[in-house]
Amino acid sequence: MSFTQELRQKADGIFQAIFEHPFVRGIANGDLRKEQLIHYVKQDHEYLTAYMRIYGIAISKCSSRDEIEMFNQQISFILNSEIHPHNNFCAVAGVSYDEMQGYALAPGAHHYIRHMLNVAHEGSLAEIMAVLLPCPWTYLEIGEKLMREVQPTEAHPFYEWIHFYATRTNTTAKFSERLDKWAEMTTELERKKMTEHYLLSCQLEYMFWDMAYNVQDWPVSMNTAEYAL
Ligand SMILES: Cc1ncc(CO)c(N)n1
Repeated sequence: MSFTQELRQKADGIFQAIFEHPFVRGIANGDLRKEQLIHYVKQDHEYLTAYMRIYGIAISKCSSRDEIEMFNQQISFILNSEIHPHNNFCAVAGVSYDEMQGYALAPGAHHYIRHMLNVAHEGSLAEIMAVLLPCPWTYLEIGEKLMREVQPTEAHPFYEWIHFYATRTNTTAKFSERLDKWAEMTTELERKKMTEHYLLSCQLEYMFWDMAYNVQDWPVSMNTAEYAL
């Protein structure tokens, strides 16, 4: 079994919990509330911006143009393509995407972003790939599962979202291929760290859905427009 297949197996309990999460079930059933969709888009817009910054840090640690090219493609993908699923949620919620941008992070998004940034600053390129991998991987499997289960037609409110992620095979495959090569060459200690980063990102994926579903905010309210945490 390859290193990434082992990671996937270790995280299976978390993947199953994500598939059963009420927000993911809400995408399947098309019955999410407007404020849940809005909260998700606001937080995910900031999350994906942070994700690109982490690609930037990863690029600073690359040793070949091939590696730089892989991250470059991924940055373009976020900028030019991953706006479509956000637009799908905005259309259903009846809001404009432009107005969903620039909000302060809620605790769940804050926690996840800080985890990735910490690994990005302190870890190796392989560790960064491990912390980033649950993002494309969990969404790919959610998309594939909902596609099989719901078989959405264009009349389904989240048809575009489901199609988008069900066909996003490339990122997970490319990242896994690289990571498997690096994992073979590295030490047991490094593989242990990669496993920890990956599993924690899976947990934080679950918590991100929870944050959106519960429209989570800080326990004591403050003017979030003024204080970008
Ligand atoms: C939190 C989160 N995880 C994964 C993805 C998929 O790219 C996303 N857009 N947001």
